[in-house]
Amino acid sequence: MTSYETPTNNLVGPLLTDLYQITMTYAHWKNKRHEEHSVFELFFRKNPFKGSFTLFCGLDEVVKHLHAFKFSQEDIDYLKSTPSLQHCDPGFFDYLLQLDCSKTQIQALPQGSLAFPRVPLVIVSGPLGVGQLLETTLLTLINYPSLLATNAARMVLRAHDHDNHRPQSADLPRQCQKQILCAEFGLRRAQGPDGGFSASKYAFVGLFAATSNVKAGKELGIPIVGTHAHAFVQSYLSLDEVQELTVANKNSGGQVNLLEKVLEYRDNKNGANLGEDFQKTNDGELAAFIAYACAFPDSFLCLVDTYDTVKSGLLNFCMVSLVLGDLGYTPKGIRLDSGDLAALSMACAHKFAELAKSQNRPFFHDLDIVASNDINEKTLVKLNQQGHAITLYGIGTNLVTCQAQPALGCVYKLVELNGKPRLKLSQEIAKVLIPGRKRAYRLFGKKEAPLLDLMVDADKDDPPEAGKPVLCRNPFQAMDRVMVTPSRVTLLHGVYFDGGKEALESVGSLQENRNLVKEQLGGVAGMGILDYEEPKQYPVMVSDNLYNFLHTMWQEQLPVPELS
Ligand SMILES: Nc1ncnc2c1ncn2[C@@H]1O[C@H](COP(=O)(O)OP(=O)(O)OP(=O)(O)O)[C@@H](O)[C@H]1O
Ligand SMILES: O=P(O)(O)OC[C@H]1O[C@H](OP(=O)(O)OP(=O)(O)O)[C@H](O)[C@@H]1O
Ligand SMILES: O=C(O)c1cccnc1
Ligand SMILES: [Mg+2]
Repeated sequence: MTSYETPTNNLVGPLLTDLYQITMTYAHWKNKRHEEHSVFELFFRKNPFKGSFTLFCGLDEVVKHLHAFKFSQEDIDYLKSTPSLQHCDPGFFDYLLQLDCSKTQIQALPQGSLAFPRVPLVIVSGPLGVGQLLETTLLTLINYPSLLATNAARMVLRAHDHDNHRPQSADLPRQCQKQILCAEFGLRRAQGPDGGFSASKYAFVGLFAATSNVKAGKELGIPIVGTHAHAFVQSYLSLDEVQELTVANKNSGGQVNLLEKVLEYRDNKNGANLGEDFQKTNDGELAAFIAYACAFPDSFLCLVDTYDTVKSGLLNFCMVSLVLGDLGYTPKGIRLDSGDLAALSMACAHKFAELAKSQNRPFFHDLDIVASNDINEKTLVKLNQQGHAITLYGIGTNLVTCQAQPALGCVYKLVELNGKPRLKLSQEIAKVLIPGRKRAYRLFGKKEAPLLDLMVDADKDDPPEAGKPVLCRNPFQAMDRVMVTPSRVTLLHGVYFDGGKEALESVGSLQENRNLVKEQLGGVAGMGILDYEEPKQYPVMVSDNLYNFLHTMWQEQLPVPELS
């Protein structure tokens, strides 16, 4: 027998749900409907962040939940004791106790897929009793991961937009030309440990390069990165505190007193001629950098904004870096955590370019400039407009809390029972449900770019085929229709859980999910869908059959108002 992983968070189980799922399931059981065959769809109605795309995530934990789904005797004892359920027939609790997902199937988009409104992310088929019980748990396992991965990818896209704004100038510092990376720094600001860990995980799928979360590194294999905090700088007050510190000379092997070498630069005893500014920097900060260099001579990166970025931090960093360079080490860079990040990053990069030249130290060209401090998508756009030399963003609060839109509104709706489609009407057109069991396809055009997603009736429609024209309709607007002859067609959903038996598809590794994100975002690049300002909407359409079916059912079920 294959053993499956259990959910990452051990709060996940059949009780991690809303009471009304259990009361509805009791009513179904009581009325002998719990075994009827149901189909539920989980989807969202509107892309988050005023955007035109969403990345689907959370499927890995959904599959684990279905494999592990089982009420314990303690769960049942608790349910029996609650005022809402204590009157229930004892047979119901026997039913719950033996319940599992052996008759349930999950079809879904692959994790990391580009997803659009109304196309189901997940389709749950099987006994009504179980299908209903899964609603809230599946929503909580999908809403935040998908929102977070989308937020992450949007930030990475904005960071990369810098390529389009880069000024064309021959003497531009080398940092301005580097590929920009994003690292997730949000654990301390996240909504608790689960929010923090999930953010690290799904930000990686959403193209963040690394995380500062060590647990996520260990458990998930995500690259971990880190600099140091202000506290480290604050902990030193004077150069006396680092008088004895030595570092091995990488070339000769002998120990070298760092402070002595640094002072040779500062006081111009070695003829480097750095300038008077270097003599006026903060001593405590210089001591801290020397101490940090002793600990990390091979990966020396300093937070430079504790006192004054340009007048102190930058210069202190440069002096220690020059010494490390003399000893055979390659310093790594600086972090900016306040002030005007565009202007400061440029000032630092220009200083690096100047020293690379005047001191003949090419490593200055390759130093990283890390920027953090409340960065969000809008800040990234503004930084691009101004021009900057940041090579790595550390993003916490706005990424993990999804401050720009704190929830994705995925819903879970019954679309079919016992082979009969179910409809839900609403005054609000956006809330009208497209009834029945459907199949969804992505139709590609001549240039291999996706044209639209098409939902068809699973029973009545033939699948669309490459080279064959198909009528595609806006489900709610009669006049909005197009004839499409796709160059390629892909079926969007695969079977990821089949009653606990070996399913057809596996969710794959986070790296594979991330590769899919890269591939799918690359596939729509240049179509306007990923734009920040007024992004182009991607069409989601239905077959003629499905359109007619929706509107016939609509007319049958909605009473005609009387005019008197
Ligand atoms: N050049 C820039 N253009 C637009 N926004 C920027 C720029 N530089 C920084 N920001 C953003 O502006 C906000 C304010 O930065 P600032 O350093 O003034 O914040 P602060 O809260 O006063 O600093 P501190 O963190 O030291 O308290 C931050 O969210 C930062 O990301
Ligand atoms: O700004 P975020 O996107 O959330 O990124 C994470 C922040 O966490 C650290 O701040 P810290 O806890 O030291 O507080 P402070 O810098 O705001 O004073 C770090 O210096 C970043 O500023
Ligand atoms: O390593 C860092 O610089 C870091 C990590 C978490 C939060 N802020 C900064
Ligand atoms: Mg900070």
